[in-house]
Amino acid sequence: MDLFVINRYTGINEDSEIINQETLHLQKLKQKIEERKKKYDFNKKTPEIITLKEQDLSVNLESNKIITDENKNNKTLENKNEEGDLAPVDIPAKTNKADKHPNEFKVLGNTDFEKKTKIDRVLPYWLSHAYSVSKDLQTLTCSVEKQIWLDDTLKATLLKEGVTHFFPVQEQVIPFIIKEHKLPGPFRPHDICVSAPTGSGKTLSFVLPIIHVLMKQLGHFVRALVVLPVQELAAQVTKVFKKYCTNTGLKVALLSGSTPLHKEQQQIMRYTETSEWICETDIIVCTAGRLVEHLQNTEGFSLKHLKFLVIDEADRIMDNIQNDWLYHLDKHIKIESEILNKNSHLNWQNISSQKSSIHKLLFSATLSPDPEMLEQWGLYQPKLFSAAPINDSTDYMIKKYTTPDELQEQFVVCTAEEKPLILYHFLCNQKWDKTLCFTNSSQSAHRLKVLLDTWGKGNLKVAELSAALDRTNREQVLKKFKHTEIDIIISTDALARGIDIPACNYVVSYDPPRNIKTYVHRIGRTGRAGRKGNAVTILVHNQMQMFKEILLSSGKNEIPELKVDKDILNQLFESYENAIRDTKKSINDEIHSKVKKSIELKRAAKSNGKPPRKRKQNETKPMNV
Ligand SMILES: Nc1ncnc2c1ncn2[C@@H]1O[C@H](COP(=O)(O)OP(=O)(O)OP(=O)(O)O)[C@@H](O)[C@H]1O
Repeated sequence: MDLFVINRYTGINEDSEIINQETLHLQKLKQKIEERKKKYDFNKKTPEIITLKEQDLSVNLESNKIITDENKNNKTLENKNEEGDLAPVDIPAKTNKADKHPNEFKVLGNTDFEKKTKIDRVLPYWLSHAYSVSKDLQTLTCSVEKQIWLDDTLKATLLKEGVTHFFPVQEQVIPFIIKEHKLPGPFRPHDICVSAPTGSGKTLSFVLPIIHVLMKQLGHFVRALVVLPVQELAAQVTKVFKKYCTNTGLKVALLSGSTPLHKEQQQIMRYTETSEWICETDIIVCTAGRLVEHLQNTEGFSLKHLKFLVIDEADRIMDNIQNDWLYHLDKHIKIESEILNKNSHLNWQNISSQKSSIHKLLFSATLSPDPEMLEQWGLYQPKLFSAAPINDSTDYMIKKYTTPDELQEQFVVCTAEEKPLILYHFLCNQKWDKTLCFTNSSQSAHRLKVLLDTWGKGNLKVAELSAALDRTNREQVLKKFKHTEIDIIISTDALARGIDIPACNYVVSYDPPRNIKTYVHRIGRTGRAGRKGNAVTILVHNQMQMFKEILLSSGKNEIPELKVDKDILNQLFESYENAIRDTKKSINDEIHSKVKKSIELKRAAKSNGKPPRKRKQNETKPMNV
């Protein structure tokens, strides 16, 4: 009968059973701790012997005692033990690895912590051996007229535009691209990545060679596609292309969403009885999102004759994956090339007659030499042109991005209340003109604009530039700034990248930048094309550390501090208080009129039987001052 035990409910208190289980569990835990302690004590003794054997001794001359490094460590461990019991468990014991795992086999289930050995980063050869690009825009030696590799029509346009010498990046990149397209037969041109400072002339580095190569052969195909992250940049690059396409017979189209889709379709495609759909343009400049719309909706739109694919501001485009554009583009190109290469046998004649592959050109002032990021572009035997070359031996974080030599960077430290006073002091007392001021949101840009307007009482010409404004208005603002009709533009980071604002003298970061890339692009709106520029970042005391880290992450040494006399700020305080009162009032008035308008619209929609209009994402919301 002893073999069979039947457990029955005996009416014993359930609580006591739980308590029994808990005690059992506690005992087990205590046992485990004891075992670990023993193990730890053993491990502690072993290295002591080893250390002594290795004669790693240091002599304390004063006390004439011999202290080993290990003894020192034990002392600290003992101290820790006094403070808490966890020390033996938490602190990994220093053991001789060879003794524990003689053959370096991993013992399954072993919970011992082992520090992984640090692996040295090895960059792909093309990244660690970049072509070095000079930043010096003051001593230009490459005269446009003397260059035999460039078409005369282009030279004439360059000279007409006042470009007499090439900038270093142009001097290296333009002939390289042209040469790659002279390669015979099945040889493919090397794809390229260009990382050069802001305002160093990267745009002409791809515009000129593309026109030079394409103008030799005209046809009804899209042969160059330039992708940019935002509408403004796309419009800017289109302007440059159009200028340099004069007298070449090439046509350029902008597809950025600034005009309705059907209008863009009419602009690029034409239906003919004989050839069905034909393309009216050779070069397309587009935003990534709009490109996908055309790939999916535009009848006859084909990229099967594409020779060049340019990605400007490549790092930004990858950060912001608009409509998964790279996937759609890749898919489209693959399908087209499959159709084209159908039935071709692998022989010399077929290989030679095959359409050459797309030449990819990537540009940015902040192109990270990150192999994983660059991998997704599927570059063919790429070459890197960089103003901040890196190699394996140096930390890859150092000297990641460079800024123009003509740019002077400074920072001001103040309290949050002093920020507007400092900006006003720069503008009114120091007479800073052509200033671009960055804030971190369109709301604070608007508040600051209203404040400066009220405070300046018409003496300061202030404008605001943010995503809340439509493109025509933004262009108007930039035009006025160019013609000195506006002294200061308050902007969000929407305008930080790529925009070429002529003769901008000062950049003020009213709110500090969030990362190094934003910082580099913001300050890069001044000090362009060899002109002098000043960039000042206003920091509240607790933002100092973050800003220093941002600078360090790009290998920048400390930048000088700009001191502003407190007495000067105190003198401005009274007028500031009056201005802030008026600002609050006018912003509240704005909010009320907007609310009133939206109520009226809702009522009108209701009476018409239509659903009320939804507020657009970028439409201004009520603000607190
Ligand atoms: N060789 C040259 N000589 C004189 N001016 C030039 C030359 N090349 C370019 N520029 C001018 O320099 C300015 C900056 O050029 P661009 O916009 O191409 O710079 P970028 O390197 O693309 O800058 P970002 O990185 O900010 O986009 C433009 O106004 C352009 O007209």
